[in-house]
Amino acid sequence: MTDKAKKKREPIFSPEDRSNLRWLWLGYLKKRAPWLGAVLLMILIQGLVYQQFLSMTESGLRVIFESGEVGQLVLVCLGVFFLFAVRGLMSYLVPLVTVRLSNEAIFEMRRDLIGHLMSLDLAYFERTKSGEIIHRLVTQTQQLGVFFGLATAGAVRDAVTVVIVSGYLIWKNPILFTTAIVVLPFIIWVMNFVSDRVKQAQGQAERALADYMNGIEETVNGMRTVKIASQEQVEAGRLMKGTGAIRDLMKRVQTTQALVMPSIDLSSAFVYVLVIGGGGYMVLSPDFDVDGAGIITFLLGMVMVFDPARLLAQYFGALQSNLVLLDRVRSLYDEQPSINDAPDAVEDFDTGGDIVLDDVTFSYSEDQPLFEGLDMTFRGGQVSAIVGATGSGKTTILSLLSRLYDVKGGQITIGGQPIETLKVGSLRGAFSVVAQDIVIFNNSIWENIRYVNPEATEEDVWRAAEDAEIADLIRRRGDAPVGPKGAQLSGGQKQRIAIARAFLRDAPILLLDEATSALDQATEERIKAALGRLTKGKTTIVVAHRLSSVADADRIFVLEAGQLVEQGRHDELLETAGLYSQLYQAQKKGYDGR
Ligand SMILES: Nc1ncnc2c1ncn2[C@@H]1O[C@H](COP(=O)(O)OP(=O)(O)OP(=O)(O)O)[C@@H](O)[C@H]1O
Repeated sequence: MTDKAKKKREPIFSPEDRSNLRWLWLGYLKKRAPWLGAVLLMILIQGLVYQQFLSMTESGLRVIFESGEVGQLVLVCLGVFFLFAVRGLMSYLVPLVTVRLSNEAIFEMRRDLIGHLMSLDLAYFERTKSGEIIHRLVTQTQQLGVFFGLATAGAVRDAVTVVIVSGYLIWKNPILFTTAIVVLPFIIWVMNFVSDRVKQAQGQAERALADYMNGIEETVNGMRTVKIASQEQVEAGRLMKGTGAIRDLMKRVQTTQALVMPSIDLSSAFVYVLVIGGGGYMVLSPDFDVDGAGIITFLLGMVMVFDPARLLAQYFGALQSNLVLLDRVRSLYDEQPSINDAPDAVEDFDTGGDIVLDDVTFSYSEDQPLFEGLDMTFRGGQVSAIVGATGSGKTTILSLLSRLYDVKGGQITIGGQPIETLKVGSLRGAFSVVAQDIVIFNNSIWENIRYVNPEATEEDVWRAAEDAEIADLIRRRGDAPVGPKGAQLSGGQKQRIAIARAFLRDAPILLLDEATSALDQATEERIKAALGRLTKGKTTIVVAHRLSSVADADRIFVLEAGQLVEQGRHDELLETAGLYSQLYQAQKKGYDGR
């Protein structure tokens, strides 16, 4: 083997595999040890049945060949029948218990994965393909459940049968047995070869499957854009390329796994020839104390060993694929949230106090710094506005306030309290947010509003809906779901749901990110009056492109490429004739010119 080939060879159980199996055992199987013990016991009984069957068969054959008493033969037959009835009962009970255990274990594994997923930072979801997450939570866990449940119980039964029957055969005829197992090194070599190739191909197949699922999700969600741009063929081609890659990889995995069975068949044929030849010679030769019944039973025993051995070998091939799956599932835990409650985090803070950004540094990626030494103060109980060109960092500031991301330098305080010393839940509980990307669930509008405050009374929800000018639509649509991601609603209707949520949540700090950008002017005016009531006494931060909509803010901050270039009241800023004034004049000209 060349050095390169050596390097590429995957061990059958790598240290990661062992660690993953330990994780599976400690987390999900150990607590079920008594039940697993019961399954094992039943499997042992199944193995012993085979051994007893062989022993009885040998006695039965001797009755036939030698003494010839019918009564004894009947006894042997009854015994054999009883043995197989016991094995049959075990064959019923083992899967019954195993399926229950494995489904429970998979339920717990999914529950833990979901819990962990929920704890992860927003940044994780922004860099991970959703198809990968879905694939992990749905397909891979399900497959693992089946494999480590039924398939493994079957494999243990086969292993027990092989060990017990082989033990019996060794005891009966060690010379013949030793002759028979000369094929073992060949089988081990095949297993190594298969394990190596399956592991490599399965890893690639899992990645391809995740990409494929992600592609489906993107295409389905973006169907409006796909259709308008007449890109159906391109999208179909993209998905077909993905599924083609999966087909090729799975073909590679399964073709390799398919090598196992013929190798075992070939080996067994070789062994049968050896046993018939060698065993026949032993019977004929006066040097050995072996009779015909002994050899027939031995041959039967070899058949009984080879069948489970074949299945075991097949299991072994599948094990390699499943070890890859296990690794993929567990790797979700490699991801750790960085935005956590500090050990001494507090719940209470002055939610009405000033919000201060003190010398804040932040970037989404190392090579693209966004804020460096940013200082801002949003006065408690007042309305502040952030304006600036697209991409200047307005939304990012709002995200930093509620710790969707953590600052890289400096600090943010609310009422003098650094936000990282607060419990994340309490901090976020202090905000109502109307964001640009509004998340709407496939439920009724009513339920969508109630989502932010499930405890709210019916009256509260109606009031919020009235304030956000969406109550009429609720009356018209009733309980009808609004389609996936609110596909059956207009942009303005979605925005009004988001505003209704803010009314219903009624938190002390209000963040409005382009909250009314999708509304017509008449609706905007009406909602603004209601928003005016909502913002009374609350710290409000408004992000808006339309400068006329923030003219009455107590303070306006003007951002340019992550830098605070101006701040003041609308009229003050106009007087300074800086960036704000230029933007305002440009917008005014645009509107007047229309
Ligand atoms: N999740 C993210 N990951 C990486 N970069 C991001 C992310 N969100 C925003 N950015 C980048 O950070 C910069 C500031 O984005 P931000 O959304 O804060 O701007 P904005 O002023 O709110 O823009 P707009 O007015 O268009 O909403 C942009 O260059 C953007 O590309």
